[in-house]
Amino acid sequence: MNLLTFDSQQKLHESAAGIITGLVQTRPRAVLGLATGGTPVGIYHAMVKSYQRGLVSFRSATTFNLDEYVGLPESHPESYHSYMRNQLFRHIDLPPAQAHIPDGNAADIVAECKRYDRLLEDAGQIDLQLLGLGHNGHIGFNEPAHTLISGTHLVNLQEDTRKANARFFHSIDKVPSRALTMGIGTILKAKTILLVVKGADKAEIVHTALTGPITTQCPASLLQTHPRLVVLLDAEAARLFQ
Ligand SMILES: N[C@@H]1[C@@H](O)[C@H](O)[C@@H](COP(=O)(O)O)O[C@@H]1O
Repeated sequence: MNLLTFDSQQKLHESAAGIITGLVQTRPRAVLGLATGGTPVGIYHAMVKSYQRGLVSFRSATTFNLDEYVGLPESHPESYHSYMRNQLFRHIDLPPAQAHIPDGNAADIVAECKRYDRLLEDAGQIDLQLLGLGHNGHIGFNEPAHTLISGTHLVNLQEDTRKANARFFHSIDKVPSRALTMGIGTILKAKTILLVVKGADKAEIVHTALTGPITTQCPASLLQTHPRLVVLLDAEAARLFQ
């Protein structure tokens, strides 16, 4: 594991964006695994800046998002489709047909999970998977559980996860209770994993996940088994590593 701590948010965002755009510069057909939530916003902003300066092109890249809410229209401002469009996709030259996000409104959820896994398989290995971290140790929407699922699947979101994401909605009642997520097996198959964690409220969980027991009760702890894990932390999240 390669763990780096940053004393400024800007440096953290630029460093994460630099890792991603550096990969795309050397490997234009890179397959990127992308995340949502508050954490990657500054990273996407820095990637857009690099693109606008002509330093990188995404026209041959392919992207796969980790997850999407179930039952939220794609056009809803808090759907992950809207998030990705607004934070990244509409500002860069990635062809829409090469940007994949699970369809949380599919009539047949099982078929949708299979379709997404087939697309992932056809694309080959994900070159770099960007990850944030949930307060309960979730990655993507893989919540703590007795068993974890390898491929794309439907999850019931835990109350804590819904509460954490309520800040993006008008109230907790509006936060969907289900989501589709890429499975742990797919995440762990990525060549490189870039885990980004920010804020004092994540200091304990990131420390537990990366130094504590490997357990399905903390899905991020499985990242300890990955041969190429890069962890970027801000000073607050890194507090317990000193
Ligand atoms: N499904 C997403 C995850 O992909 C994200 O990494 C995590 C942390 O989010 P944030 O960065 O907003 O703290 O929770 C969300 O619910």
